Amino acid sequence: MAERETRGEDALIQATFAPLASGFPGAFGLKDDCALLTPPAGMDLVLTTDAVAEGVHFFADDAAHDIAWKALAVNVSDLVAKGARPLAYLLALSFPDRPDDAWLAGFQAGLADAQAAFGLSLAGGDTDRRPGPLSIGVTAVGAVPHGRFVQRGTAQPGDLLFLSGTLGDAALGLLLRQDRARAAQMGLDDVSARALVGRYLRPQPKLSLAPAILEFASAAMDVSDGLVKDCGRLARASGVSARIEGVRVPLSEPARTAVEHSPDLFQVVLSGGDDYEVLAAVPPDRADAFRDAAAKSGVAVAEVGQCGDGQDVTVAGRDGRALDVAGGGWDHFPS
Ligand SMILES: Nc1ncnc2c1ncn2[C@@H]1O[C@H](COP(=O)(O)OP(=O)(O)OP(=O)(O)O)[C@@H](O)[C@H]1O
Ligand SMILES: Cc1ncc(C[n+]2csc(CCOP(=O)(O)O)c2C)c(N)n1
Ligand SMILES: [Mg+2]
Ligand SMILES: [Mg+2]
Ligand SMILES: [Mg+2]
Repeated sequence: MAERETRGEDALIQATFAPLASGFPGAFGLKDDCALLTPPAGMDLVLTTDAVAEGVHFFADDAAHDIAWKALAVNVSDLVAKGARPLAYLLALSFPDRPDDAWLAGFQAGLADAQAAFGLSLAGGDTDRRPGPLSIGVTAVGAVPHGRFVQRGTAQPGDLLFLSGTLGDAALGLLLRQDRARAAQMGLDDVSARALVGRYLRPQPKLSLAPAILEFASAAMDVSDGLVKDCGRLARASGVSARIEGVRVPLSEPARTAVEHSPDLFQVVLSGGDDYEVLAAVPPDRADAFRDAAAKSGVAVAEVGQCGDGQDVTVAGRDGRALDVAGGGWDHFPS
């Protein structure tokens, strides 16, 4: 009889990833070539993929637990903005070297926590070794009732623009992750600085808002590259203009303190990205019902602007004057 493998690629997959797939029968214990997903009756499947890479989306010395959480959270964020319920995900990993067991244990625990929080299961993936920084690709699948997918390009002139949660925390957290000494310039104590870094490390997609998006939004997307850039994408895809009122953009207490100490940081809030909040366009006559549904779901939403005719995207600063936001937002291939 062949000895049970304890090293090697198959053993790594079985030890680290198979337990994460145990709740998903179509994963076949991660011993088949593909996974099988039976769409829930009456539902459409929603597909998305986003990768996170060392040095680009996270730092090499971030905790493996946080890296795993982020890889899943950014994809679940895409699903939530479509009104979808997460079902399953595929995980593609490229390691420069075999990670040590402690790192793998932390990574597995982070995925397990994220799966439990977001309600989805590992269905399959790929693990290889190649030179270069660690890259983690996730492909997530969710479900919406047939014909109800909330598109990005279907906002109408007159729709109100709503944003979930608070904006800019993660972008400010990234500045602090890069240089903790900036906390003093931002007027932040250690607890506040840590809270912002936590928002960078652990995005919290607003799952419980998905049913309200599904019911009331005419268009929606998640904010990953900065509100200004992503709002521009929604407006362009919909053929509408958009105006954002800076004074209405919801800030957390630490972010408010930072912006009051250094007003220039408001640009970081608007354009820094990594928010993973939902931007939703809602017809004015449905806005109150949307607010009620959001309140019942426990997610704060703020009306931050409105769509109109035309195609301009304008942002009024906190003093009401137009801000120059052209070119802002995250771009992997800046011009
Ligand atoms: N390599 C690719 N092949 C096919 N489609 C792609 C590719 N890259 C991006 N897309 C598609 O382009 C569109 C925009 O992708 P993008 O990744 O910007 O969206 P996003 O996930 O909302 O934003 P972010 O990546 O900033 O979170 C999506 O429809 C996406 O599926
Ligand atoms: C180490 C480090 N440096 C910079 C950033 C900022 N950042 C990188 S990609 C991105 C947009 C979303 O990614 P994508 O468009 O690929 O989905 C943002 C805001 C970070 N998160 N970590
Ligand atoms: Mg993407
Ligand atoms: Mg995305
Ligand atoms: Mg992007």
